[in-house]
Amino acid sequence: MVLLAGINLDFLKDCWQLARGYWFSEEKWRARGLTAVIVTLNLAYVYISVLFNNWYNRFYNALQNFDSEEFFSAQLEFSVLAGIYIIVAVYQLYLQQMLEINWRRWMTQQYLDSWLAKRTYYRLQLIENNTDNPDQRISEDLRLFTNYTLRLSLGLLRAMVTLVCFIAILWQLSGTLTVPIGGGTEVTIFGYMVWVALLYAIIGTWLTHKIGKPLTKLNFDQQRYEADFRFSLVRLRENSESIAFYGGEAREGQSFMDRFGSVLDNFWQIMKRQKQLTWFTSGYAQIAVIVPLLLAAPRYFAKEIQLGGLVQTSLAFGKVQDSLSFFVESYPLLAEWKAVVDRLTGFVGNMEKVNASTDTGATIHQAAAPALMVSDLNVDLPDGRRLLSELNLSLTAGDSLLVAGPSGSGKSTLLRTLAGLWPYAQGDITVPEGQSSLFLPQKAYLPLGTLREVLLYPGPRQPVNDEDIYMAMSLCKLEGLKEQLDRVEEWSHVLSLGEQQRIAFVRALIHKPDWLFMDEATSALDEPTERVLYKLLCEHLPNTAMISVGHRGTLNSYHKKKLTLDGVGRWSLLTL
Ligand SMILES: Nc1ncnc2c1ncn2[C@@H]1O[C@H](COP(=O)(O)OP(=O)(O)OP(=O)(O)O)[C@@H](O)[C@H]1O
Repeated sequence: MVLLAGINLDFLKDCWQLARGYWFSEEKWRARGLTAVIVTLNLAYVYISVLFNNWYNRFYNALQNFDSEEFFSAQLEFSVLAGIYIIVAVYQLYLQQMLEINWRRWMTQQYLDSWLAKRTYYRLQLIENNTDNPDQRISEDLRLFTNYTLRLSLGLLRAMVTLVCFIAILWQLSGTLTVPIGGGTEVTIFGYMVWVALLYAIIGTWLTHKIGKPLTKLNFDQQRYEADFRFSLVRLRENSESIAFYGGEAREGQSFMDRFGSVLDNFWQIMKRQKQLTWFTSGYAQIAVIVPLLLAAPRYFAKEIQLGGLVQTSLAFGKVQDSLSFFVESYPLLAEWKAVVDRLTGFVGNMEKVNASTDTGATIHQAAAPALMVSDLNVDLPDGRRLLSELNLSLTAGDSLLVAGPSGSGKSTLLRTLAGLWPYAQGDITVPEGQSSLFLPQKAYLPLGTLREVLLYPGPRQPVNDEDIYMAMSLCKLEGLKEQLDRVEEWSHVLSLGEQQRIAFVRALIHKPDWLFMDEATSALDEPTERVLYKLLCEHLPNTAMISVGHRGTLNSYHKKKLTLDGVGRWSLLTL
């Protein structure tokens, strides 16, 4: 059953599934207490609106009767009401925002934990229909989800309660309307203003919906076009050097203007549609001022109600209509809320799928053995094709193995499997207990921060003093950077590829891992520098076992063993 903007029961279930955790978490009493206070403040807000509505009656009657005493007493009542209203308005918003940020903090923490746990962030990319932009789900969608859910649910509560209260008021104020229907018969309509208000609001909201509906899609498209335009600008910044070498400015400029053209075209359509909507809504709002006055006027001139009653009726009519309009005004928000909930549900579903997957990779045991033992290891591609069959291998401290083979034969995938990252593998891997490992890829990951943080990433086993860092930098021919240890930079943009690879060797010298995995870790270096770095590893890390992947023939002389893969399952192991 579709209720509005694609909102149906399944959707509400998904939404509850995403939302409920916080209200049943370790923070549940705080969350529930705050929610109760906010709901109470919302109800108080409606109650004060009712009191204000009554106040208008009293005030205008005092004016009509030239009753100065009543006039001043009404002023006093107004001051008290206004004071309470201000306090309620301030705290209702403040506490709602407090609940929103607490809830978002809790959800963000949960999502980050699940995303980082069991390397889900990595395994997510390997499954089909993988989640696009998990970063956006965690930063943007969680913010929107908490915000929209609170805004819409509290808005709905307030609109419903306001509607009920003011319908009751209008009912009392309306009196009856007697309409002659010919032949001397008359029909008496009780609470006729209520029916007019409902009819007026329903017709108005339906027309607003008809005229404004295309705006939802147009606004959605606008965001997409703006994001595309921004993305193309970011790509120029990220690839500025290559584009400058190619002299690709004209081509880039054309692509910017194409994308910006879509932004402009869509904005014109929004403007046109907005203009039609404004014609309608402003006319509708003006008529809404007169309609209740016109309808109540006969009773006023017949002296059945006083001026206060007339004003009160008109205001109550406005409130009924406002609260009914809530549903249509929330229409675009509902559509966005649905999109956010769908995206988050998809993201959570994919994380659960990854965790429940039976493709868990090779079994890795820790044992009190002196060697890394690989037994009957099969490595496959996600589509089931076999890369490596029945590999058996043993490596001890100080050993060094070079993995070779044509491009695409599965060398990097073997390293992933040994590190426990690749889920499409079967077999046993035994690693010596309590030993550490470090992975040096072709392009080392350089986190944002100071050069010191970059060098020590992801954190050394022992505290490291500056002398040791300087020493490792000098050995890796990076002494030129010693003065910049505390400088914050985007280091992956500043340093050359060869320098970045030497940074990875500094890490290896500082961390002194028991196992060092290197995937083309010297590909950007000249051969003499490569020789220096491998010599350093032999001299300074004599007990570290090395497994390297590389194409260069020069690598043979730095390793004791060579494993060659053919990419369709076969392999051979040689002693060099
Ligand atoms: N995430 C993935 N999804 C699907 N296929 C993948 C994935 N990662 C790697 N592959 C495929 O696995 C095969 C082996 O890739 P791998 O990176 O291990 O090769 P390689 O021998 O290291 O190649 P190169 O020498 O070019 O670096 C390739 O055909 C590659 O396309």
